[in-house]
Amino acid sequence: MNDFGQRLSDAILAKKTPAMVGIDPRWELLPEELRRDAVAEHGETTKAVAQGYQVFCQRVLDEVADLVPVVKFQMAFFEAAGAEGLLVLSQLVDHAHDAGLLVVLDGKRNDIGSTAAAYANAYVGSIGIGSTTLRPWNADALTVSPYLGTEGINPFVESCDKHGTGIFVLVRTSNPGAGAIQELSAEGRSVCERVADLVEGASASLTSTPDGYGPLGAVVGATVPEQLVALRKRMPHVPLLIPGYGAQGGSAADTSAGFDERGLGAVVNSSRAILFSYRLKDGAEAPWKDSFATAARRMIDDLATHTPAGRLR
Ligand SMILES: O=c1ccn([C@@H]2O[C@H](COP(=O)(O)O)[C@@H](O)[C@H]2O)c(=O)[nH]1
Repeated sequence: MNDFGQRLSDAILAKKTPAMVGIDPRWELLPEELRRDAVAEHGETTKAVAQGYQVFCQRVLDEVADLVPVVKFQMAFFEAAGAEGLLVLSQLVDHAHDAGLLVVLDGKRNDIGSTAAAYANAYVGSIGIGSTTLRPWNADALTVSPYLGTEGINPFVESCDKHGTGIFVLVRTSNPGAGAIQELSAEGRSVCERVADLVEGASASLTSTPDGYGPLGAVVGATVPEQLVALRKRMPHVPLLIPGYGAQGGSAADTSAGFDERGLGAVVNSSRAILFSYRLKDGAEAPWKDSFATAARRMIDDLATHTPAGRLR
């Protein structure tokens, strides 16, 4: 039995919040002292960037680990620091797990079936070397693009089933241009509705846990609250990952329809608004230590006040 949906619900219940902290480090926004130290040690290299990310993100994880159930690493920023960046990402995944956090890797992966299987093995599954089974990235869940259709998604479902892990399929993303493709309609259903039906069917068939949510989740943006209402109804067995809160303009109230009456069924991500709240509007820097916990607490209170997540308390 794949209990990822239940593990997510249990983690939300344990921390009494559906807040997800997004780990999206950006070199130019790191605290000046961290950048100075990293360049002093490694020069102007990707190694310096990776070291800055390691120190910064480790501090973020340590500050928020007792507050939130789950973190989401945006792989793009680590990939941008080359091989050193990926090494740091892998160490941070372990650090997050050691701190008791669930880990979602935001890689938006997919390909033809046989290659999708390699992605699935890498991120939410395993590879075998002789008699040893290795979990290369050891994520609890991965974001997945649905663009290649069902045979691109099935390998992830198989890996998730074997390892008790999950995926979040992009159903209706938060970016302004998303509607131009995801809301195109044919034969009475939009693209995002078709993807939603696919995810709901597969997740429902794998759901046998008391909370009612299966291992296959969906990404639906806080920036499209009307679609969120409709897609939540369309996918009753699907845990939602809701980005777009905070820096992209989505409010807590905009995420409200994502939750069930218990305050379960969704996690709400915030990346920049938590990581860079010490950056003042004029570009100056306020003290950065403890700013992550302060910003996370603000988000947690906001969600508790304006959504059914308040019932978790
Ligand atoms: O539809 C989507 C899917 C993924 N994202 C990712 O979430 C974070 C959002 O960051 P903020 O700083 O809170 O805006 C980022 O990693 C995106 O790549 C998304 O925004 N929308």
